[in-house]
Amino acid sequence: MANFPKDFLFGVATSSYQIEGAVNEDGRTPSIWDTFSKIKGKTYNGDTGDIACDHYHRYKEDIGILKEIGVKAYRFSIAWPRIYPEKGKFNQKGMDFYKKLIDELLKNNIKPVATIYHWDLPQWAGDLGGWLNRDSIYWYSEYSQKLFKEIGDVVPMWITHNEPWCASILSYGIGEHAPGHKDYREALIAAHHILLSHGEAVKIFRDMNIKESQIGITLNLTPAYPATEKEEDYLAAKYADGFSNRWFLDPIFKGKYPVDMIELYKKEIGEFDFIKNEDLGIISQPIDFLGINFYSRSIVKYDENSLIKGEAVEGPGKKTDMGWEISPESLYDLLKRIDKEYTNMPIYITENGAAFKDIVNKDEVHDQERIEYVKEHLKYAIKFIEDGGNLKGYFLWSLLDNFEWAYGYSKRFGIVYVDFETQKRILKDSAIWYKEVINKNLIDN
Ligand SMILES: OC[C@@H]1[C@@H](O)[C@H](O)[C@@H](O)c2[nH]c(CCc3ccccc3)c[n+]21
Repeated sequence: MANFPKDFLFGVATSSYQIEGAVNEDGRTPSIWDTFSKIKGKTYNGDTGDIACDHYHRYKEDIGILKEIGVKAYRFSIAWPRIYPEKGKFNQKGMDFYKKLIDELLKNNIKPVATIYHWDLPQWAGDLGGWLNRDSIYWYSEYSQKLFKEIGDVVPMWITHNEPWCASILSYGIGEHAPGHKDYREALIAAHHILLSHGEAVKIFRDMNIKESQIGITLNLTPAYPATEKEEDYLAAKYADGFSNRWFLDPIFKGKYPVDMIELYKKEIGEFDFIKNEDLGIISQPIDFLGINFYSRSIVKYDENSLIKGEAVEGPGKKTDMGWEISPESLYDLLKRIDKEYTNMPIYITENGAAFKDIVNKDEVHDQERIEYVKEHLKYAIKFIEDGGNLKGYFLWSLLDNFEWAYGYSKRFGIVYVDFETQKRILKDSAIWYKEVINKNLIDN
């Protein structure tokens, strides 16, 4: 048996484009994901977020489920295209949806944790170059300042960005996510502007002196391990760590980009002329907490031909339906490393969870694999806390089965099953198990 600290913050997480639907309602205009998901071949089966979990209309029912499970906090994201459907034009109706959502959460004694940006950039911004345009920091500043003014006093935890790595490298470099570009110079420019917009929003947040509220950022961090003891594989792991982790951790916590990665990238992308003198000082504004999204680790072997001198090899552990290796001990390694090399400010695991093939049987879903996945990760979370680690909370991804980006509706991460034909919700065994963990504040072995 392993106990959590008394005030440990148990939550679940979702994001706007993945659950809301209602893409043309109350003044919302398209995001780059509305556009991208309609391009043939970009998403599984041509799936889009047009309807998703219809959460825009069913939010009261879904908050009722949060209450039933007993979560202390709910991490959701705000759809920028509802708030500013056109450049410079605020949409009160869009804002009113989130005010109603937050009121309903507070009525149920659930702490709202708002992510300002979870990838659904308004298409009007995309048309102006998106994150490649340095003006994006002004568009984002206007957006975040308005949110702080409208709901700053009722949202105790703000997350500026969800996973800058995905919003830049995966989206402008690898091309798997919107807008689907494949240009590494673009990817690093986008990453820089996203980080800069984070710093500007923190400055605005501080200047507004919002009481009883904290601000941070969520990074997806993937510990990288060498495939063998060969020196070249250790080098490959170092570069993989720079590619996934240090490129974002270092600017935020050390006020500089990692030199080894700058040297590596310079050959491919040329001069870093998009970095202005004052930028790193803005990016490294002190924050109140770090959000970490952890799912798996990477194992790499040296590869002369790859940009980062390495290629991933399959791990020995069991896999989830995403093909990601289940490696809970890597979460412990990661947390210890962050604590030792970067910060001992409060950390929240803002996403952790797994997709498995769920089968409905007489209105029940026996997802034992998902229970095991979460249980093992929570055990290592407790181990870190028992070492004195400043881990303050855990948000399970996700509340509902939802639109899994390029995988559409083919991958189910929810602890609540969604029948997308009928929009019926069914609590999986994992939801019942999580309810018990929260209620008892401990993990049974
Ligand atoms: O893939 C599951 C979840 C997504 O549904 C969330 O929107 C996103 O925040 C999120 N991040 C990660 C880890 C990084 C990653 C994302 C997408 C594809 C590959 C890796 C996993 N997830």
